[in-house]
Amino acid sequence: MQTLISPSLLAADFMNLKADVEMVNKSEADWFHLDIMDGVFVPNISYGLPVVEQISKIATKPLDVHLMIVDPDRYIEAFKKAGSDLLTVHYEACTHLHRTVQNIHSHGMKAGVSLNPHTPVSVLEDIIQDIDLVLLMSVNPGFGGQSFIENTYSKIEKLKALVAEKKTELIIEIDGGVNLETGKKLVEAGADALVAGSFVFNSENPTQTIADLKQL
Ligand SMILES: O=C(CO)[C@H](O)[C@H](O)COP(=O)(O)O
Ligand SMILES: [Co+2]
Repeated sequence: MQTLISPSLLAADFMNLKADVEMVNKSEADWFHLDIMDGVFVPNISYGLPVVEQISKIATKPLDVHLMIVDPDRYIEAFKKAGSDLLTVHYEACTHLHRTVQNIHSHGMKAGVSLNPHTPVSVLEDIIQDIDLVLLMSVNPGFGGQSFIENTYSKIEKLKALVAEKKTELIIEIDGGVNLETGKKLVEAGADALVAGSFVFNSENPTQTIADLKQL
């Protein structure tokens, strides 16, 4: 399977968001990665439901929504209505993660679970058969443009071993500090999907940068 590429609009030009959404539409990207931050779970506030809703009106690819918010159950229905296709919540933000995953599925969305860099993949042992995607954070969540944390490669290997042991299938997505160099090693380690924000939107030619990532 070719690597799935999910450009993060956190690094887009918010004064020209429509143009950046159209660029991603025309590119080889597979999804739109939308980072929702509440200023509580992470020390930053990004954008919210009205922006997601507007993006969904012109996006021609699935919306991969990454919720960095506490108690995400309160907003599952709202993100479905705003156009989310895949909703990822943080393990660290959910008291009743299994219920949250059921809630996401009952709203007709794919369910992802994200782990902070310090959270071991072993915490997924009893949820892994119920989810569609694991999002491994390769930076501490909250900001774009941070340096990649190297232990992510070994976490992918541990996650793949857990997936095999549980005889299940899911997408392994990596988020933070992805560029051609880290991306190549991530794919070699077993990543299925790569999120890239600043590497794409700060490049001279974002469409070509997405195509280069797609070749990995
Ligand atoms: O979830 C995120 C931050 O919390 C972003 O998706 C991630 O940081 C992407 O940005 P970059 O590619 O610039 O590291
Ligand atoms: Co993200």
